[in-house]
Amino acid sequence: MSELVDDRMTPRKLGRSTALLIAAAFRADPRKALLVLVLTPVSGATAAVTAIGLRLMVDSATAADLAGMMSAAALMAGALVVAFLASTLVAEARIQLQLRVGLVLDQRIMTLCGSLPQLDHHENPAYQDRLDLLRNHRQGLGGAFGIIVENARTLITFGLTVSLLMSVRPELLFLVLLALPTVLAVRRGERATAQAEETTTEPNRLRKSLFALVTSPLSAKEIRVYGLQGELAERHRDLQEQVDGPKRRAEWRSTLWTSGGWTLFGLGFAGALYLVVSAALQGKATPGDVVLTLSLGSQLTSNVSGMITMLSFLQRSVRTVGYYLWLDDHAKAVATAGNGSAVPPPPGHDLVLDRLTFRYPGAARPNLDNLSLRLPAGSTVAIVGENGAGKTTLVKLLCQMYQPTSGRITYAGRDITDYDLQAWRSRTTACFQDYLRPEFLLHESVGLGDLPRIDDFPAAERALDRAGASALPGLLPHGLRTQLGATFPGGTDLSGGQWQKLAMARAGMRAAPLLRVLDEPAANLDPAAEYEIFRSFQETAAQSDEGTITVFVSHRFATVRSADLIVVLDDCRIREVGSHEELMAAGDLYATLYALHAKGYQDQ
Ligand SMILES: Nc1ncnc2c1ncn2[C@@H]1O[C@H](COP(=O)(O)OP(=O)(O)OP(=O)(O)O)[C@@H](O)[C@H]1O
Repeated sequence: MSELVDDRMTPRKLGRSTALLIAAAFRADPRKALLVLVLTPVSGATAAVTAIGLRLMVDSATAADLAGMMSAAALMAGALVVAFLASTLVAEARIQLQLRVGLVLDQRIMTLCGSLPQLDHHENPAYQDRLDLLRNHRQGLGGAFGIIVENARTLITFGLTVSLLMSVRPELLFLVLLALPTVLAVRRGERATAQAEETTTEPNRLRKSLFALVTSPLSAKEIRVYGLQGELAERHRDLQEQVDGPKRRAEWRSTLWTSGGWTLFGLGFAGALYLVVSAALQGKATPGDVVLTLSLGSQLTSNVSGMITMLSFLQRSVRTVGYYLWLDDHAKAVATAGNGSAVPPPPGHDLVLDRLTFRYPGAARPNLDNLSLRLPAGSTVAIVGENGAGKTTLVKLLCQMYQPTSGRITYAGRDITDYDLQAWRSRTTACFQDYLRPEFLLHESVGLGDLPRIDDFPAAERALDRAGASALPGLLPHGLRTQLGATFPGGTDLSGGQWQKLAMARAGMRAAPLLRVLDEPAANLDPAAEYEIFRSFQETAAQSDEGTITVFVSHRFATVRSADLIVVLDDCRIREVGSHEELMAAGDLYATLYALHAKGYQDQ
């Protein structure tokens, strides 16, 4: 992963960012992009034409030249009409373009984030920080094309203004040089503000997560029971101060530098006027030249301030594009890294853990330590163990959410990383503890488990049946077509257990996967319901004769006693492996915990 985004506007970066933004605008709406591109410079040229008309008018009036005055009036009126038309059309086109480009880039960001093949970036604070900056500023990207074109317009106006000023007196070029310190001061201030923001990304992220926590319906109950709102609001205020303090100071410094620059420019403008008026008094310049200098001087002021604003917008856009390009580069780099292109053979082969060791990024010790194990084709494997023993980590590795730190997992004798990752994923199916709650129609929420069959109603019914939820459609107002989710008007929310059953049904959608993972799929259900579901998936595996390996993680020992193989994890290592009978006979951890559970149920 690249280091912190470098905000310096190098020619290469400026070129890459500009090309990306222009391409995004033309992809979003080519006609409006062309309109903005052509008409913006036209409207920029009209200010200079008006100034020329003004000089012509004054000089013609001084010489009592009626025809000259008429031409000057026509020139100024024409420039006014063109300026008005062009700026109205450009403003409208820019608003529409901004929305569309924003959508195009949002979709691209969603695709990039969703396509990162593994999960290790979620453990990386630097990744989270940059993604957060991208999320915060991405709206600005929509308008960045307009800003680039606006910059070009300002430059054209500026160039014309400078040429006209020099046509009055070449020495007036010094006025342009005096504008430079202001531009530099603003650039420096902008960098300082952006750096202040980058260094406070972490407290800013925490602040936002606190806000989300307090406003989320999921936390509403605990916040009330424990009276947490005051404490959380106070923490939010503290973090806000940590975020705002450095930013405020940087903004003040930037304002001071800019004010100094403008003072210098104001003094220069007074000097320029003195120069031209003196020349006019000596007969070396016309009254029209004086009016032209006055008009161009104030135009130069608005030019410079326009350029400054545009430059700081552009700098901000280039910075945001920098975050976007970083995500793009990162996604491309990790998409090709690590995995092979072999096609996994159909179910019917064993999965083998071969001295598998894994350590989460930053973890002091392995979270899976030297695991060796064979999971036979067609078997039902239960993984049990106490909290933190490594059960979920193991199934995440089987699904290739992470790469092993050492050792390997093989399928059909080949390291699973030799297989094409997408092909591997399409042959697996899983229900995780942190399952999705997709607020779609009921049948779609199930059908997501096998996208090509999202509208296959009989398949959704079978999957619901296997997950112990065959009665669910009958309980809902529109059966399988019921809109789920309380956020929709007329939508129906489900209970925790019902959402979990949908997650299990999704895991039952794909036909003949080589691996089916069920990680505590029934934590929200009672033991009897969990047992029924385990038996149902076990029967499916036994009847289908497809060779699917079903891995079931559970804390309830009674549920999994009929599994073909029970793996007891203890402190991130394999403690025991065998059938229920074998493990009971061994009298070790499994037997002890099983007896404890059984006693608990008897007492109840
Ligand atoms: N994303 C993560 N980053 C760092 N460490 C993690 C992460 N997820 C889990 N761990 C650590 O790895 C170890 C194993 O966690 P894991 O979730 O695999 O346990 P588990 O057996 O599934 O526990 P539980 O029964 O509570 O779900 C724990 O010590 C945990 O703190």
